[in-house]
Amino acid sequence: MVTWLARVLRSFGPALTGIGTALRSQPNLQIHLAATLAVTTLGLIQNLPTWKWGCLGLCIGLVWVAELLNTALEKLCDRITLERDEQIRQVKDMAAGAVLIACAVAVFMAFMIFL
Ligand SMILES: Nc1ncnc2c1ncn2[C@@H]1O[C@H](COP(=O)(O)OP(=O)(O)OP(=O)(O)O)[C@@H](O)[C@H]1O
Repeated sequence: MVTWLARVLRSFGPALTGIGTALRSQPNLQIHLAATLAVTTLGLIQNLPTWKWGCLGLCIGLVWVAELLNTALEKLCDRITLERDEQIRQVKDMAAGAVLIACAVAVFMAFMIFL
């Protein structure tokens, strides 16, 4: 049990390092961090009910997950080739599309929650 718990906790290290690396190198993620702090502060000021906090948390998580996976895919693509490549273009465009959808849902939900 203790060994299992230690292994689970140890796996958090690389995950947190990955988030930190992405945060330092990606201006988009820095914008997401600022937006996360802004809506959380607004939520505290408006004293949101629990269900709205749940919606807000899901939206924030959705955007962060999409952006982190997009960043990871971009890095992987650039490792494969920096030459113009149609397949790479499609992969990067699809990943960017996922971020766009996540952000659109988050903005829509923010309007629903705060207005
Ligand atoms: N190797 C490539 N071959 C073909 N098209 C590419 C290639 N690399 C990038 N692109 C095109 O340029 C777009 C931007 O790619 P890039 O890697 O510069 O991402 P980015 O704009 O820096 O994204 P982010 O702002 O999330 O870091 C891609 O969506 C794709 O359409």
